[in-house]
Amino acid sequence: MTTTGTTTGTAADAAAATAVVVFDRVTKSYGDVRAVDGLSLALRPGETVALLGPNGAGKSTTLDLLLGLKNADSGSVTLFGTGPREAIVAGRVGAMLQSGGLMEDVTVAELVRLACDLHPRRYRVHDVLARAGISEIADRKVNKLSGGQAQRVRFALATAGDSDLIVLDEPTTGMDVSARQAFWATLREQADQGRTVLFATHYLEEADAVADRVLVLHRGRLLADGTAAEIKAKAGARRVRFDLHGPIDEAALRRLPFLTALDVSGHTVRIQSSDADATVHALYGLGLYPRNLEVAGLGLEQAFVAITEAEEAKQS
Ligand SMILES: Nc1ncnc2c1ncn2[C@@H]1O[C@H](COP(=O)(O)OP(=O)(O)OP(=O)(O)O)[C@@H](O)[C@H]1O
Repeated sequence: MTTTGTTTGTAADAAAATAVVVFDRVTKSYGDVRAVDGLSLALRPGETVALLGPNGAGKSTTLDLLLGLKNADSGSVTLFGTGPREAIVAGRVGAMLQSGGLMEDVTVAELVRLACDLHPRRYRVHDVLARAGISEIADRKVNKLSGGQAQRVRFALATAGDSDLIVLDEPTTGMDVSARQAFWATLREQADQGRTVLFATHYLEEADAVADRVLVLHRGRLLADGTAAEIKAKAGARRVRFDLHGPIDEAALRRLPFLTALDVSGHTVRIQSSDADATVHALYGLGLYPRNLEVAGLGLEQAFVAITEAEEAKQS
């Protein structure tokens, strides 16, 4: 049924009604800098979503808008069908922010107890400490923690109660390898219990390993949205590596069809191509005989670079 100016009963409405988070044409500027530019997206229940983007892409601003820490200039942000503040007061959201200062002159256990006491659906302090892997430092003063330990305390504060949505801004910054692995294992448990998780990161291998869905932001706009496999496919390129005997004519190689990158090192040639079959076919057409030929897809990191660089090139 359609009424003047609004459409009701559409699949999009149904999706919005069940969505955990809805951004509808959200814009936020700081002076001349448009940090978030007409962003629309919906997060579905139970998804683990990675938010990627180069420095300054608008990731932190997006999370701040989602958490009601900043107000949009235009557009709307809805969490569980209400405004961010209502959702947070109802205990539906746990958040771990990049730079959030921790109260200093208290112990880890005291700080975690405070977070538990404030949560409408609180967990036991003992369990929260254990889950975040900080039981052993429970009696330590917060101002004596290492960077990685402070990150774990922030994670404990984000999971002090039974929230439906967990939001994390660059959560593993400062953690060593084993702390990182433990962190993602714990987060996976949280997701497996049906929670929605949204995290911003610069570690693309983490996004590849953990996320069901990847959002790529660039200059405040959504450049790509899909599974890691879909993002890699969107980048559309494959890596081709082979050896050539005899002198290598780089200029001829550069003219190969569908070539997007070329690197020659000794006898080894590495190229990226948006149609590897056609590029390799053309190699033979030049009378070249590539040896040890390998063709592989792009990793998420290379796909991310390819997508964001292509966008930069379009805009310049
Ligand atoms: N308080 C502020 N005042 C002015 N400009 C700001 C402010 N906060 C962010 N910006 C600008 O807005 C843009 C988006 O910043 P934001 O911190 O959201 O990006 P980001 O993707 O989180 O970056 P990073 O990966 O470096 O953390 C940047 O150009 C930044 O310089």
